[in-house]
Amino acid sequence: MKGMNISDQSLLRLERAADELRRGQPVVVTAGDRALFVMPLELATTPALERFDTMVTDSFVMLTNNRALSLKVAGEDWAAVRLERPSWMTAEDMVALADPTLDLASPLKGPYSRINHPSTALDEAAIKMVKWARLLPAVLAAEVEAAKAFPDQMAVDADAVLNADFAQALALRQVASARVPLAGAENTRLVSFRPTAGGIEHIAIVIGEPNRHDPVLMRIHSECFTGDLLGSLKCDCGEQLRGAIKAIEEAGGGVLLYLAQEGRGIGLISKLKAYALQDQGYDTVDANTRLGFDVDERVFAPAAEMLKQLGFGAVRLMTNNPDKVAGLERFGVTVAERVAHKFPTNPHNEQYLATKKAKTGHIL
Ligand SMILES: Nc1nc2c(ncn2[C@@H]2O[C@H](COP(=O)(O)OP(=O)(O)OP(=O)(O)O)[C@@H](O)[C@H]2O)c(=O)[nH]1
Ligand SMILES: [Zn+2]
Repeated sequence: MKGMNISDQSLLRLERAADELRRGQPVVVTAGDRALFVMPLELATTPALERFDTMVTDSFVMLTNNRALSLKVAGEDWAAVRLERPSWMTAEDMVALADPTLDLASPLKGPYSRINHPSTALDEAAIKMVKWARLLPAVLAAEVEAAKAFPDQMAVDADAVLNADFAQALALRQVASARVPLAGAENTRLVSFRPTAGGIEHIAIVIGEPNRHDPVLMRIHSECFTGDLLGSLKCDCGEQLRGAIKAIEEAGGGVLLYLAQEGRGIGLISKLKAYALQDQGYDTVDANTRLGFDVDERVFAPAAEMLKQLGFGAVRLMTNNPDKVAGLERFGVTVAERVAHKFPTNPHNEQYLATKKAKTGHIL
């Protein structure tokens, strides 16, 4: 598996860099003797820009191809697109460039000129770093020499960033396990997993006493604060969560992995931005891409690793999403069967589910 020998030290630096980015502070991403000095556009402020400009020169803006497409500045199919930073561009303009939910309030300025620069691993790592920090994938950046000292800035290695999902999955360890009787599934145990270097935690919900010989009935459920906790009618998550617990209990046992991958991996705040775009008429897929994200930012390496550590090699996976089957198999889990996991629609989620069927290959 890629990233297997990335050390805890690299992951620790990544988590620290993500913390800096979440505070709007710049970090340095390095690849050999080259480096990028980057800060998240979403958090640009006038004082932050002033400070940025005292530290580096010749800065530019970098977006994902998806965001560039929606701004009509994409050219070739480059993963990251660099734009010139015009002299009139304020911090507010930068935030608006990153965040399409502001389009109506502050119509975009322009024109923007694309820099002729096919994206490199360094560019992709810089974008990945802000995604890792659960921010919109757009940065202000400047090329610097890797040897240049920025004593206050966290530096991370591009390869470590690009392999971080896998490395962090492999670093997951069980840290607590306790009996938590659930309504309708009283013989239930919650097992928590945390990466050794810190970072996002996931929970396995083990119901009954599943045997390790036959494929285990299981569900991978990605966190949905709105659906799971608040009972939002915009999606089917709450019903799928409770439905899975019920089905596993009725089958005599199994596992539900509750993964901290809110909003298909974009985070709660960005998901709410996606919802704001949906209020303007965009569907769940277009909302994600207008924000600059991929349609689905999840990887299922953590799920595969948790199953392995729990002693399950083969599963009967409750899902309507063929990507989840492929995502698990990619990491060595045998999916013996896909078990459909459908629930009746309501007027608020009908369109959401229709889009899943039409655009993301869900079998509904
Ligand atoms: N970005 C984004 N995420 C959403 C939206 N609606 C729901 N989600 C998230 O999508 C995830 C739901 O995924 P799952 O329940 O695993 O569903 P799935 O991948 O569609 O596949 P199934 O296994 O068939 O349910 C949760 O993390 C939700 O927060 C949306 O409109 N935009
Ligand atoms: Zn949901």
